[in-house]
Amino acid sequence: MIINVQGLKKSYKKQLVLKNITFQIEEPQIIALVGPNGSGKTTMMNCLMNLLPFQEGNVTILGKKHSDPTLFYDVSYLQDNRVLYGDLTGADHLQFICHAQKLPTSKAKEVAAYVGMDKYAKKRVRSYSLGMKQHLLLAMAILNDPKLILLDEPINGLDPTSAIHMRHILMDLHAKGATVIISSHNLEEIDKMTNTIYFMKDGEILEESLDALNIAHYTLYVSDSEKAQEIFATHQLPIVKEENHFTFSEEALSLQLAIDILNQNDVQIQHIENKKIGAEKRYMELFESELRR
Ligand SMILES: Nc1ncnc2c1ncn2[C@@H]1O[C@H](COP(=O)(O)OP(=O)(O)OP(=O)(O)O)[C@@H](O)[C@H]1O
Repeated sequence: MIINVQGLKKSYKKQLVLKNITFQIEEPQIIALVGPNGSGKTTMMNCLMNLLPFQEGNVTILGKKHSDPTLFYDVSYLQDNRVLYGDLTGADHLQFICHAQKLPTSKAKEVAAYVGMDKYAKKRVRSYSLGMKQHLLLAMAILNDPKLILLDEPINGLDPTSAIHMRHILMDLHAKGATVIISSHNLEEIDKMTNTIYFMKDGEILEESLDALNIAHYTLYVSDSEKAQEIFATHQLPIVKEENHFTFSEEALSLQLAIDILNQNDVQIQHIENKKIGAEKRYMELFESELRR
């Protein structure tokens, strides 16, 4: 078991901000935490990482109690850049972690180059841009080849090239067996990284939406859309007509049945697109009331 969270409750004074969070992660995965501002993502990660106390619940990580100090060698947490020291260089930060993690100092150079920050590693952090700081934080977090890495909004401030590079680095870590938990508001990047999204709202995980996001949504382009519409209506098929094409989800109707009915009625299919629902659409469905406010 990689993470086991049971009945986690956390309050700040009288405000309950995590309400009975329970989940397990058994296999290495990439999991995204997605939710509106203030929904509790950072608080939950801080509780898991033993940076914040909580009132109720149990958290075990890699089979150990979450407060076990030996987890330091196998778990990394990328927080915001306030943890950096402006007067030190990027290389100083990496050397410091190499020392604490008992890693050879050569690892610092290797990881700086891998992350793409070797050109400015010798500069003081106070001169770094937001994106450069994010690169350094990422390098610090992956230095120990963690089995579990948590990242709180790591894509903030990254240019598109750097965001793509970060995605590849995280997917690479996962391919080598690590579990990645990433909070982000960048749903396009999240979609490219994973289908496993924990949507959070008001301190609760609403949905672990692996299945919902995996449902295929088809778009059909046909030779004669008027005739196709009549056929679909006659057969009472749950297909929606939109301008010059038709859409339906595999949940509502099998693609094969739609193809067979069109073939039987001599309507040619010109093109079929298959798209997953995607994080943004699911987010809009789940948080529609917020968006309307
Ligand atoms: N130190 C604190 N003292 C009191 N309340 C806090 C504190 N930190 C966070 N909160 C409250 O806890 C709730 C959850 O905040 P949290 O920062 O975990 O949300 P988040 O989902 O990470 O938000 P964002 O997307 O804006 O980063 C919010 O209502 C917030 O006001």
